[in-house]
Amino acid sequence: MREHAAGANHLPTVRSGEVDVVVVGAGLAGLLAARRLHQAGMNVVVCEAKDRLGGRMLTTTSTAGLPVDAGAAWVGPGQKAVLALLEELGIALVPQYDDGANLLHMDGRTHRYQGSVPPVGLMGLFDLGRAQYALDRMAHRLGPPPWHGAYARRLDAQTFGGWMRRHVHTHAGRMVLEAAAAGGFGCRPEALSLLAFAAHVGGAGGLSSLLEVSGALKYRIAGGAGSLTGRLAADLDGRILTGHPITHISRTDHTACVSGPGSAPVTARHVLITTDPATAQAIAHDPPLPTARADLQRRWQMGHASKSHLIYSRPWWRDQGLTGAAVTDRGLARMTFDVSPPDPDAPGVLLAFVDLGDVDDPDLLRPGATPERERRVLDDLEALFGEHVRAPLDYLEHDWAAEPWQSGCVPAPPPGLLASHHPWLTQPIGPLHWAGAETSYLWEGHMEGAVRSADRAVTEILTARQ
Ligand SMILES: Cc1cc2nc3c(=O)[nH]c(=O)nc-3n(C[C@H](O)[C@H](O)[C@H](O)COP(=O)(O)OP(=O)(O)OC[C@H]3O[C@@H](n4cnc5c(N)ncnc54)[C@H](O)[C@@H]3O)c2cc1C
Repeated sequence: MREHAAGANHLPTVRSGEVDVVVVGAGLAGLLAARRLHQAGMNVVVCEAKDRLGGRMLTTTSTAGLPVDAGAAWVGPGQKAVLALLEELGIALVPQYDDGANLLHMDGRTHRYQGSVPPVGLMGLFDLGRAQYALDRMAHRLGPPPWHGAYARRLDAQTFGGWMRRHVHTHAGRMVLEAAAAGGFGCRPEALSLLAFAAHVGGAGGLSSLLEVSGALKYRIAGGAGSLTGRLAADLDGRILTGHPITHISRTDHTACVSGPGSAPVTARHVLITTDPATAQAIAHDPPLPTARADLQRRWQMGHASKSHLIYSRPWWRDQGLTGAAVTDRGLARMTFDVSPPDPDAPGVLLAFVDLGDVDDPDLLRPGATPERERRVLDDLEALFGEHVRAPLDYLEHDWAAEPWQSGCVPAPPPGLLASHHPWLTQPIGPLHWAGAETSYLWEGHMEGAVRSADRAVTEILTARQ
């Protein structure tokens, strides 16, 4: 077991083996919940399985020293809880660069366009408009919570892919909605519950908020998303144990004892588990969890989105009047964005979302296949931006599929699970409580969902203490 550098010598309460709350997981939800509980006077310890903090908020550094977000990056104006937290901590936002033309590559041709309406022809626009209207109406009829009720059950009996086959008739319409599913869920539409997609649209305030830069992609966190989790951790002064996986929890009605390989058991009045439901499967419970909660964990799916960052001496695409945002119907790299630092003299950073769920060559999925993936990404981007892309100073990718203690990037619930099992996402079981981005019905799977889930779970624990 290693203690996180911040305050590594101050763990008297943990050594005595008893605390008020053990938080499992030092991602955004776990760190924020621990902060709030600590502020409320509770004796808290956070157990994190990995040797690093932050979970899916991971800012790495390029060889030129640039911070690059391998995980979460964007927040938007509708995400009030995370924006309030950033303000509370004095962390600034960087507006997403959006000056110029976007690119659309479809049916072998590349088109430039301004604004948010892609040049997909009249039929394509009509088809997309109709699909957007139908999805927005569907979302409007749901909840809160959106997973509850007869209409939710009807939607949950279908996949998003099945609905698209019946209601979206043009290649352009399918391409845009597939990009929304890949970006929001990291999975193929055929694997995704229609209810999950509609609830996601509703939580975001409409489909356009998910697709447009003025919506969920409006800002990035200055210094990278890791500066948020890093700041929360610094304030927790020695209460975080990294390299400390929890693999066993035994509980009575009023206390729980958590333990893991090679570490002393810790007893707590409350245990807050903040991993996604699929990752929570790795924890054995005594007595066993209720069947429905165990079933939820066993069947839960997480999608995979992989990000490749290409670093250049400057953002040369801006000289060509381009925003750096592009979407294409072919290849491995299906969507790009300019994520350069705000300083106009800083290097240029182009981000490509890589669709590893849809590869033609399974060899590309090998952990050591980075050079092959880089070559394919460069080929794809050359078709969009020209030969300038060929000579990046640096290429960075993070393989989330190989990340330990993480089942994927974003929630991708299959059909037939959410409508029947959603109460068990949050239902306390004796001293056990649940948080994490997947448990929020607004902006689930996002930083906003993680923050909301932490606030909900903290209220639950503080209320139970009264
Ligand atoms: C590639 C990618 C891009 C994304 N883009 C965005 C974006 O632009 N905007 C946005 O809002 N969101 C985005 N997200 C989603 C966002 O990162 C997550 O919703 C959020 O960070 C989840 O926080 P969390 O605390 O709920 O979970 P996590 O970050 O998953 O934290 C859970 C923690 O629990 C630990 N853990 C697991 N099992 C155990 C165990 N048994 N014992 C102890 N510890 C354990 C894990 O190691 C992890 O640190 C993205 C995610 C990825 C991966």
